[in-house]
Parts: sequence; structure tokens; C-alpha cells
Amino acid sequence: MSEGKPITCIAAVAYEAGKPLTVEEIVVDPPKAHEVRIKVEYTAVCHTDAYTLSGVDPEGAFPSILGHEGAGVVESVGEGVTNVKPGDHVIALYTAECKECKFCKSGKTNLCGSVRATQGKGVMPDGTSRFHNKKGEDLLHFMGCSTFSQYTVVADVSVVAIDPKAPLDKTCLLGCGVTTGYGAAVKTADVQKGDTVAVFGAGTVGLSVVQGAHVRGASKIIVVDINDEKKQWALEFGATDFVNPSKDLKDGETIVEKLVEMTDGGLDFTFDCTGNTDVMRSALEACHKGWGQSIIIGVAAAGKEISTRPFQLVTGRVWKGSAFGGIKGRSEMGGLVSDYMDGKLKVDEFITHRRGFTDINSAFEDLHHGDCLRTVLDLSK
Ligand SMILES: NC(=O)C1=CN([C@@H]2O[C@H](COP(=O)(O)OP(=O)(O)OC[C@H]3O[C@@H](n4cnc5c(N)ncnc54)[C@H](OP(=O)(O)O)[C@@H]3O)[C@@H](O)[C@H]2O)C=CC1
Ligand SMILES: N[C@@H](CCC(=O)N[C@@H](CSC=O)C(=O)NCC(=O)O)C(=O)O
Ligand SMILES: [Zn+2]
Ligand SMILES: [Zn+2]
Repeated sequence: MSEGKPITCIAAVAYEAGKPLTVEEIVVDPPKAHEVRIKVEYTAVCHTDAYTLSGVDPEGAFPSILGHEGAGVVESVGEGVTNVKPGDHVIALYTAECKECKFCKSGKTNLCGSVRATQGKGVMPDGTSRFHNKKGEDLLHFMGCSTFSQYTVVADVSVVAIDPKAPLDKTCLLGCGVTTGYGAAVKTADVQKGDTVAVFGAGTVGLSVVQGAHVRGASKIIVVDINDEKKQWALEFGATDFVNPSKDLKDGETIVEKLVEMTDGGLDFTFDCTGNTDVMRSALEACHKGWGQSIIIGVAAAGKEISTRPFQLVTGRVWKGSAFGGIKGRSEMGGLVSDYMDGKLKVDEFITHRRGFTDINSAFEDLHHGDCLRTVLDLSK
């Protein structure tokens, strides 16, 4: 019985920006009150993990245990935990849901204030870490999840139990990429039948937006990506058109002009899934005058800013953002898992690579190749 005792296990530690992760033994403390210790079975690598490790985002803190797209089984729970129990199959949530704070009760957002401040500092709600290396040094948590460890500890508001029949090696993708893009289309934007949509960036997030727009019956779904290898996937997930701005534009033509011309004046909805602030501007300006909405999903470095002529907004375009697709993790994850089990939500199709956990640095390299959407890591190997 491991309950109440520290567990020694393998984790991939990010000691320094721009350096590979160090796969080593760490010690994971037992969960304190309102905390849950999870045996992580599978995790995927999201662009945000790679971006944080790269050091481009100055908000990234080290040494830490990255990873936030993971699923596993509850090993033990701390005092006062009522929403999950040992043995439950769970997904870790980087967007918590306490159901009690001003945000949760507002009915207007999926953002939750309960653990946001400590999560941003890389510590548990009591201000301390549950992870220590063999030298006895504390390691920071990441996005309230830290799934690049065979065992992790999360706040009880940051975990949801799911149908035990759902395969964890697939549902781990619902912890971020698929949910984020799909939710941005069907919840944040609430795309309707006949709407026109453009998606910038055809990674897992962008293609999940495509999936959501297709499910809603959008009449035109244009995918914009600088990599032609993404075209086939875009069409498979429901895109009607693919534009590569590095080669499909006429001399002097901008991507905004091209999209406006393709849609008789601009799009009903555009989505940035690249994190590039110039792309964000193009996405806004490709929206239809009077009603077009552009949704920012991509993550840029802390300190980066977006700009456009105020006239773009004066004339009715709307700029908004979406975190975790606007999905409330504890209330709505069950529905997404059911949709997946019923064949209504594609998840398996995003898994292009599989590796053992100790090969995690290769999974980071995979993400930079055009042939990879998601690499799923098996934590038992
Ligand atoms: N708001 C939220 O809740 C979340 C945000 N994110 C963010 O969403 C973004 C997408 O994540 P993910 O799908 O995992 O990332 P990927 O890296 O898999 O996908 C991004 C895609 O955008 C392409 N791209 C890069 N630059 C441009 C450009 N200038 N124009 C068009 N396409 C471009 C990339 O091409 P190439 O591969 O050739 O570089 C790649 O195909 C990231 O910024 C990530 O951090 C992720 C999850 C949640
Ligand atoms: N460090 C960046 C912002 C990072 C960011 O926007 N994170 C996303 C999740 S990315 C998932 O892969 C998010 O949902 N943020 C909301 C939150 O409450 O953390 C910066 O400071 O600009
Ligand atoms: Zn992510
Ligand atoms: Zn809350």
C-alpha cells in the first residue's frame, strides 16, 4: 500500500530552458487535504509544453515537471476529497473547476479562480511542491497537472473522473488539444450551420476547430498553414479549402485579401491556432465587416502584444480568446468522452506517433516535424 507514503518513480524533469528533459527518479509526496495523487498512464506532448521548454515564454519557470495532456488512475486522495476515489480513471485539468468561485458561478466563463494564482507559480494551493529530486531539491508543478511523471499530485478541483471503459491512451488528448479546438468552435464561437470559418495553424488544436466547425455544418472551412503536409489532414477533418500563404498567394497579395476574396467579403469566424501575433492580426482582419469574430487560441510569449487599426473593431469585427475551448472540465468532460465512445468525436485520428516515456525528448522533436500531430507516451515504458 502506497497510500500516505512518498512514492519514488520516474519523471522527465525540465531543469533548464532550451535543454532536453532529464529522465530520472524523483520522489512524489502523498496528497495533502483536497489533493489527489494520480498514477499517470498516458500523456501526450502539446505545443505549449514545447514552447515553455524552449524558453521563449519568459513565464516558464524551472526546474519543473511539464505535461498537461494526461490521463491515469487515482492512487490515493487527501482528506476532504469527494469528487474522485482511488481506482477512478481520470483526466488532469489545467483549467480547474471548483464550482464555488465567482468565475465558476458566473455562468459566463470556464476560467476558475480557485487555484489560478498558485498554479501560475508552479506550486500546490498551500504554496509548496509535492515533487523532489534525489538531491532533495523541490521541483515545480506545471499548469496544475505535471503529467510528465509516473505519479503526479493535483488539486481536487483539477481532476475529473471519466468512464472507465474509455481507453486512457486516447482520452489523454481530451486533457488539452482536442478539447481546446473543438470547444473553441462549438462553445466559444458557437459556429452555426452555413457559417464560413478560417483556421490558421493545422496542428491538433486547429484541426480540432475544423472538426467542431464541420460537426456544426459550416459551409466553408478554410485551413491556412505554411506546411503543405497539413493539407491532407485538413481535408480529412472536414476542411473545404487549404491555403499555404508561403506559396498560394499572387505577387503582392496578402492572406487577408485572399481570404476576403474567397468568401465574398470575409469570414464569419476565424481562429488563430499558431500563437503568432502577426497571424492573429491577419485572422482578425479577414473577418467579415459588421459581424465577423476572431478567436485567439494560440499562446504567445508573456509580454507579446497584438495590434490592429481600431477601425477594424469600430466596423463590427470582434476579437476574443478561448482557454481550454471554453469547456468546464468537471461538468462537461463526461459529455466529450461519451461523444468519443459513440464515434461522434474524433480523437484516435490525432495520434500519429507513440513512444515509451523514457523516449520523451524524441516526442518533443516529433512535434516540430510536419508529419506529427500528437505523440502519446506510455508511462509504463
Ligand atoms: N488557449 C488554449 O487553451 C490552448 C492553446 N494552445 C496553443 O495553441 C497553438 C496550437 O497548438 P498545437 O496544435 O498543439 O500546435 P502545433 O505546433 O501542432 O500546430 C501549430 C500549427 O501552426 C502552423 N503554423 C506556424 N506558423 C504559422 C503561420 N505563420 N501561418 C500558418 N500556420 C502556421 C504550424 O506549422 P509548422 O508545424 O510547420 O510550424 C503547425 O502546423 C499553440 O500556440 C499552443 O500553445 C494549445 C492548447 C490550449
Ligand atoms: N504564458 C502566456 C499564457 C499561457 C496561456 O495562455 N495558457 C493557456 C493554456 S495553453 C495550453 O496548452 C491558458 O489557457 N491560459 C489560461 C490560464 O488561466 O492559464 C502569457 O502569459 O502570455
Ligand atoms: Zn496544451
Ligand atoms: Zn472556480
